[in-house]
Amino acid sequence: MNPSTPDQPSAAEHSKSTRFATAGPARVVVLVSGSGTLLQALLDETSSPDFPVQVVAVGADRDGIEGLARAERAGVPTFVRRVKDHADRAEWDRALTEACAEHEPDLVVSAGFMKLVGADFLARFAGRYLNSHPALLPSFPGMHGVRDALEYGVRVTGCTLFVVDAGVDTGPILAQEAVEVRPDDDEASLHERIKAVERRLLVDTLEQLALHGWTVQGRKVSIP
Ligand SMILES: Nc1nc2c(c(=O)[nH]1)N[C@@H](CN(C=O)c1ccc(C(=O)N[C@@H](CCC(=O)O)C(=O)O)cc1)CN2
Ligand SMILES: NCC(=O)N[C@@H]1O[C@H](COP(=O)([O-])[O-])[C@@H](O)[C@H]1O
Repeated sequence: MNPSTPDQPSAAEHSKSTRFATAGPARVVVLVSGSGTLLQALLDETSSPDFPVQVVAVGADRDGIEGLARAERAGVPTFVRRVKDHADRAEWDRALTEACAEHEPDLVVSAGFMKLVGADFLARFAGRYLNSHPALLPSFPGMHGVRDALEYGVRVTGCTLFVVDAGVDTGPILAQEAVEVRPDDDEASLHERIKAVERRLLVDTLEQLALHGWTVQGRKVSIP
């Protein structure tokens, strides 16, 4: 099998449909590794009492990042779990899982979180762990989605919000939006235009998930 192709779900996995719903405002833990402008878009919306999503904690894999400072300024609890403080990757994964679970989230959202999570995390938050990626998946997965799209020479790229599975950026897609690549774009200018779209897509989609719930069946995610 081509190793870059995700395993196809079995017939049993395909027919299994799991429905998710939140009781009251959706409790969301956001994971970050950097500047956290996507997080800020969510914090700005969730400061309104009418918005049906609440950021209950922000977690990171490193200290000293602006994403954590944004959470602190907003009065949101933070936690840091660094891989190097744990015996191995599996122990780190369990520690990250427990740190998120303490906040009893309905959803965990990676917004610029640059670590792959493992089996424990995925088992605990199956169907409830989302990632925002700066490319139109399944094109340009991984850590350099913007650079890879530019180098390939595509004329249109964009962003994808998806339910994370065990692959790298292979999970069922919730929402996507296209962004034009301009002839004079460099990585920074293109990424900034993508992020402007990404922030709105994240906020709007989380609102819909919180209001209506969602169902995951095989590769399909639907919001009724
Ligand atoms: N199991 C999964 N975990 C995560 C996914 C996913 O699809 N499956 N998406 C990410 C975010 N992501 C891109 O969208 C991504 C993050 C990190 C990596 C990666 O190779 N990271 C290296 C470390 C790099 C570093 O620390 O600078 C690693 O994890 O060792 C690839 C893709 C959220 N998690
Ligand atoms: N593979 C993961 C990845 O590339 N994530 C990307 O990091 C940026 C975070 O921006 P921010 O720190 O300004 O919110 C976003 O574009 C997000 O999609």
